Amino acid sequence: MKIALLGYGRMGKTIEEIAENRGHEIVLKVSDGIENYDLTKADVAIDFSVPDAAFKNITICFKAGVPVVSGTTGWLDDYEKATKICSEENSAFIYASNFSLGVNVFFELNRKLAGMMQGLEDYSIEIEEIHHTKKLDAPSGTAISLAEQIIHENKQLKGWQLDSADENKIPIHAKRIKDVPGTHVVSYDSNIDTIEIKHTAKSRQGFALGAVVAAEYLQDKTGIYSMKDVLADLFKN
Ligand SMILES: NC(=O)C1=CN([C@@H]2O[C@H](COP(=O)(O)OP(=O)(O)OC[C@H]3O[C@@H](n4cnc5c(N)ncnc54)[C@H](OP(=O)(O)O)[C@@H]3O)[C@@H](O)[C@H]2O)C=CC1
Ligand SMILES: O=C(O)C1=N[C@H](C(=O)O)C[C@H](O)C1
Repeated sequence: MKIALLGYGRMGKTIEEIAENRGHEIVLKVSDGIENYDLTKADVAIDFSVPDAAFKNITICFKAGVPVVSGTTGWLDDYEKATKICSEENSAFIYASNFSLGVNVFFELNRKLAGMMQGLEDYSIEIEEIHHTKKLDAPSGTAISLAEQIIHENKQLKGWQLDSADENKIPIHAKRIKDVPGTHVVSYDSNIDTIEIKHTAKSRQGFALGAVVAAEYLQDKTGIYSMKDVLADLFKN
């Protein structure tokens, strides 16, 4: 598979290493300031760039008929527009706030736990995310996904907010500590006890592997997919 990398920073470089180890070739690297790039050699594009650039680069790929895997966070106000352009151009797209296979298992645990806890009014929920100090967005895309999954299960909750003091909104606490790849904790606290689930990434390898596996899944398809589709395909046997 010939891959275009949209963004060649910490994630772009980790994806390059994993993709090459799986026998793929990087045919294009797009960084800040690179315009009018040539996508003709690419079978698929993998976008791990910056919030301000993601939508533009993703839609350039759709218009060139190149499927896109995107992991960039902080641009999702434009997600519906992107999927509309993808459909109009008969292209293919997977977005995930977190491509790690472990986090996608953690998402399932989170949904299940939220369903079990939704009638138990003595517990208050909060989410904590910890990332490296170079991260541009807060809260993390993964923390937002966790909050949306809980809200879907618990209709009493009216949304999420950074450090919220409103009992109807899930407070998300974002901490920035040097070199932390990504840690997420969901906790339910009462006067009697605390229940916590936690995912700790030890490096960026898991995010990058998941993105390459998603690209392998997407390369010959059209349509909009999610990591649930990728995982179902991976574990179908
Ligand atoms: N979904 C997931 O599983 C994960 C998502 N992420 C997300 O991925 C994104 C990238 O993370 P990370 O690699 O750590 O960030 P980096 O800052 O290390 O890399 C960002 C890259 O984007 C490039 N860039 C800037 N402007 C443009 C542009 N206009 N077009 C193309 N590329 C551009 C930068 O180029 P330059 O160096 O020239 O400025 C840099 O190479 C973030 O949004 C992060 O939240 C991260 C890990 C996992
Ligand atoms: O910026 C990062 O590094 C990460 N970003 C993603 C997010 O915002 O959730 C995923 C991962 O936690 C690392």
